[in-house]
Amino acid sequence: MSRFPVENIRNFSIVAHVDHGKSTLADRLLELTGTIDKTKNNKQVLDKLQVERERGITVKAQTASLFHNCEGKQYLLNLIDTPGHVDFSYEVSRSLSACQGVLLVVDANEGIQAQTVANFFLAFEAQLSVIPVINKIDLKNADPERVENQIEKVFDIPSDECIKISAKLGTNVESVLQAVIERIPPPKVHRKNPLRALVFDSTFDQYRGVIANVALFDGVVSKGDKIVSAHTQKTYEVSEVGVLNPNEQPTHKLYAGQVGYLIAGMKNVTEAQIGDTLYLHKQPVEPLPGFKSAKPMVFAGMYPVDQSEYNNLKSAIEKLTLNDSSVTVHRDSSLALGAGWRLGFLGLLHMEVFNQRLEQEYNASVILTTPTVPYKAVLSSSKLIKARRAVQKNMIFIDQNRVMLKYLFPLNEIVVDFYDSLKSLSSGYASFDYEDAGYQTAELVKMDILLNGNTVEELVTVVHKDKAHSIGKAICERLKDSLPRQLFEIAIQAAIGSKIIARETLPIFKNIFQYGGDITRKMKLLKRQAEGKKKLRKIGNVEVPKDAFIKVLKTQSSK
Ligand SMILES: Nc1nc2c(ncn2[C@@H]2O[C@H](COP(=O)(O)OP(=O)(O)OP(=O)(O)O)[C@@H](O)[C@H]2O)c(=O)[nH]1
Repeated sequence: MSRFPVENIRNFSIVAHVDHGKSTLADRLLELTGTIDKTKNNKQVLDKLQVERERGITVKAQTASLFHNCEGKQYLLNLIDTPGHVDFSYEVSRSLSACQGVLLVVDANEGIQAQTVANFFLAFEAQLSVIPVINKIDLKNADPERVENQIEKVFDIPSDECIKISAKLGTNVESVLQAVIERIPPPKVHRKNPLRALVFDSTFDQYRGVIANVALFDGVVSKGDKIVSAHTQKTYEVSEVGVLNPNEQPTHKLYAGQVGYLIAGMKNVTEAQIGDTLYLHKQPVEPLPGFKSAKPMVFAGMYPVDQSEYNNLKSAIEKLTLNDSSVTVHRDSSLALGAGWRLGFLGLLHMEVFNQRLEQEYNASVILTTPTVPYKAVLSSSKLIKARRAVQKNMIFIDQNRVMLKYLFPLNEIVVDFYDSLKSLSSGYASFDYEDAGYQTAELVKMDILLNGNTVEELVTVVHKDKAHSIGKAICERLKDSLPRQLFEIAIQAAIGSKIIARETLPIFKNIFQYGGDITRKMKLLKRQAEGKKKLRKIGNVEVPKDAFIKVLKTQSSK
């Protein structure tokens, strides 16, 4: 790695609105620099997680070091591919701390969208060089000139700085590499100073412990060095350092300005905090500023399906939050579901992806309760809190056909169904981004769901007064569909205080075996029932399968 002096290093990120082609451009850059072989199978190579491949979206920033020859000089280009969806923007802001520039990819047909604007300002505030890349020029409806004008108008970047490419076909992608070398400055670092390394991401490997992704701001780190964590003050011996190419490749040393990974026998997830500074033993340095903590927007309870799995699930959540530090975790307990946690997510998609990753990567089986948003309630005996509608804050015309509107919304309105409604109303044209605007007063009620008169703790929600009836009705209907019939009738009710606002009735179960039938089929059914019982929770005398909660949760998010 010593072959790469600081002036031959470029650290950059690819940012864009969702689906504008970041991962496809990353594939072409990996191919062009010979990092991976050129085959037809290279599709989103940096999207390594199963959930990313299944959903076709990036949820996790990925680093790759590319070695590139240009005009007789060997360059080391560290590329970080980032997610586009608003729920994962925390990944983007952390990745930028390791970069001096960004490729801002904009779809030549769709033009500037909400996340394009949000990502531009993240890069702008971090004082990074921004290279606009207009992608998908091969599309029939592509209008790169219109997009160039938008970029000039909204971001004040001269249109001749835009690079027009087709990442899919590989058209003009060399110009992107050229621009990275010419327009992004090398990192400002000092190799002669003592080591100062920023941990900007980490993952947990069950055999090797914590693998920390580091950006070196000063000094050098070598295999065998003794290092100290500024956060915990614990000392470790470095057992491996290397670059991601895009898979781990040990290098023995990393120098200031370089980005790579480091393994130092950190076994416990609390030992490897994202944002921590690592330095050499007996050579303490001023720690780097680290990161602002992420602000969760959606909260949900998480419980093991089987309480005996509590410790396994605890360790799985800890390991996964190491890789996704934007999730907040607090211990919680529920009468029906036992000990668990209250987790905070950045949005509904983030919640779903976290749940899916727990299941796929850690084989965990969990129950998620209805997502809720935090409220501050002023309890008063006579008056409820006053409601507030969305308030328009401003309106900016991006070009003749596009307008950017800013509104103040109750958070609950947007996490539940706003995004889907906006998409269908605008035939997919409108895009959406949001940020926390603090607490407002609102007319809210606490709604209970009852099964034969007993409250189902995990379905208690706070809803707007005007929506209580429709949400209560929908939950009762879905519970009726997902609960198995039992040996008695079940009244499913939604209530505000003592007032019942919706009701469904689940009729009595009739045993099919009364009417005869084949014995092997009967045994099979009994076995399946016995297995199913393990996944049941009792609320009063009613047996509720864990799945029922998840189904109800889905009703609420689609209402
Ligand atoms: N026609 C055309 N399609 C492209 C081009 N680049 C990407 N695509 C397609 O656009 C879709 C999205 O591409 P991705 O590379 O996954 O986009 P992304 O920005 O990484 O998406 P997220 O990570 O989910 O935000 C895929 O179906 C690509 O095949 C291009 O230059 N031309």
